[in-house]
Amino acid sequence: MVVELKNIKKSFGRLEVLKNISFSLKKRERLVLLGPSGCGKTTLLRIIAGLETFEGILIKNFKKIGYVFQEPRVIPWKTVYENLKFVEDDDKKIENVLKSMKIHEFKDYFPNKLSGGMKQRINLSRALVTEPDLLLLDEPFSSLDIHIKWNLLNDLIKEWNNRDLSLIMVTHDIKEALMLGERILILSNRPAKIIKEYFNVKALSEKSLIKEIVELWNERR
Ligand SMILES: Nc1ncnc2c1ncn2[C@@H]1O[C@H](COP(=O)(O)OP(=O)(O)OP(=O)(O)O)[C@@H](O)[C@H]1O
Repeated sequence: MVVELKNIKKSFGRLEVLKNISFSLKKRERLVLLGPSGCGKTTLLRIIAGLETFEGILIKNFKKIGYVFQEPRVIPWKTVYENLKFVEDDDKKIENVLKSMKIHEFKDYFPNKLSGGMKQRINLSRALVTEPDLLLLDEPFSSLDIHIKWNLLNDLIKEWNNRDLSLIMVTHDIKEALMLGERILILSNRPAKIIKEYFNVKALSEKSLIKEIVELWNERR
């Protein structure tokens, strides 16, 4: 087990955000938490990353976290290469990840010269270059066009194949969840709780899954 949550609860003042969240992540698993906007997904990731207080039990069995934010948090006055150098000194590791994430040819560019998809490639590379064993992804692809999203997710899965990496992505995007997840947990509207679990995601039909999830979110408003 890489991480285990038992009855995690979180409120901001009187606003109840998370209600008894329990799940665990296996080693090398790709888990997606799929929930509607504003249900508490970022809060949950921040709790796992140790950035937020909470009630309940969190068992951490990982060494290093990589965190990819919703918006590309690149440093604008540093080049692509310098953005990675900021977190990792080993040039060989930087070269390798820039190549595998397909931004090597842009390594001397400043981020503002690059598209949103390319900026997210920098973000992902920066998270991966430090060789985390747990990668947390906070809807990093939600604003991207479907073909860019598809290519990026596929490159991420290739990276995952070559690394000792477990990952948790939170998203409200059903397609994105289906592309990346091996297992999907469905969160309710706020306060978020787990209302359904899908194993063996590949065997599911996208259309029926979308219908089922939308019905779940509608009935629990
Ligand atoms: N530090 C904070 N103080 C007060 N309220 C907060 C704080 N952080 C988040 N919230 C509130 O908690 C709720 C859940 O926020 P969170 O960002 O976790 O949801 P989310 O599912 O990630 O949303 P989105 O899909 O829009 O990114 C929101 O109503 C938000 O306004």
